[in-house]
Amino acid sequence: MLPARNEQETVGEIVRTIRRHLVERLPLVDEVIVVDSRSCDATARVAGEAGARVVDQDQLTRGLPRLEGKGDALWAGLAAARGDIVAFIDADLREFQPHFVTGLLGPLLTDPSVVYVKGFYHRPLESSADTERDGGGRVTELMARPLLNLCWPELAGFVQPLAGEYAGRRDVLEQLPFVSGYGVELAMLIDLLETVGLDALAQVDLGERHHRHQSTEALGRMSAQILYTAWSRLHRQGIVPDPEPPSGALTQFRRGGAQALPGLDREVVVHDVAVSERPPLAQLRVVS
Ligand SMILES: O=c1ccn([C@@H]2O[C@H](COP(=O)(O)OP(=O)(O)O[C@H]3O[C@H](CO)[C@@H](O)[C@H](O)[C@H]3O)[C@@H](O)[C@H]2O)c(=O)[nH]1
Ligand SMILES: O=C(O)[C@H](O)COP(=O)(O)O
Repeated sequence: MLPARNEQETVGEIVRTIRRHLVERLPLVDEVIVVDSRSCDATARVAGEAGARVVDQDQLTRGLPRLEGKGDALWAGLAAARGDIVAFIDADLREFQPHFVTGLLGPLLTDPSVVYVKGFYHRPLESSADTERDGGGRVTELMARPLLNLCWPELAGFVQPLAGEYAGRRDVLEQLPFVSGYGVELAMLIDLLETVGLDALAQVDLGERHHRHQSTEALGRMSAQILYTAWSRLHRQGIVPDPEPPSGALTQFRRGGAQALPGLDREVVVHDVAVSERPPLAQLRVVS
């Protein structure tokens, strides 16, 4: 399953590669789902033409409170998926190879004690000027890894804790709440640690990963969502006793712009980075 928001440049090639190698040549993958996550571009059409089953985040969550971002797209996609094992692949990957899927599925198909597999890789930081070989994964290196080492040291062995490529047994994934936005991967690791234990979690080396880099400002908002998620888990574990959730307002300062403050040459930009969560799908099925 590929969550996709405005990924018309890359989603088609990923879907075609998976279909060519793992549906047509080798019948390993039963369905390739692209969750269209409120795209404004041709993502849905491109994915459909490449052979994906395209589902719409808003259609799947119709009648429920509107939540934002990737985590909600994944929850909707999981509800739509029919397989016993679900693999998640980001739709902005470049130079995508089928071993990203087979690598994630391998431990789940060969070892019944494994319930979840996380990918890891080298992450170059690529710009038009140059490439820093292992400079990518800036949120991971500057925020998520230090946070995990501090608060959840059992998870410190994950090489890429925020990786967007992972796979799990559906019955286990359906037991997990899904945090909205970019909090979803951190919450999933913490929740899996609590529900199935570290020995049921595996990681595989997928080589090298290339993707579309976001601006530092956007990564600041991503980091804030992940920190907000961490607060929710620390609160649930009783480590943070404060009953009130923190403010979700993140203040950033942007150079120039029509609203620039005189003498400061910056405008103040406030974003709401609070995350929310969808309940475990298994609970919804019981209720309905
Ligand atoms: O509202 C959204 C935002 C993103 N996406 C998709 O989610 C994937 C990953 O999003 P991206 O913005 O490319 O995230 P990264 O900058 O790559 O962030 C990294 O860190 C995030 C936080 O853990 C993870 O969610 C990502 O998978 C991981 O690659 C892409 O296919 C997006 O199109 C959605 O479906 N809906
Ligand atoms: O996983 C991360 O840390 C973020 O996606 C940022 O990745 P980048 O530094 O490779 O853009």
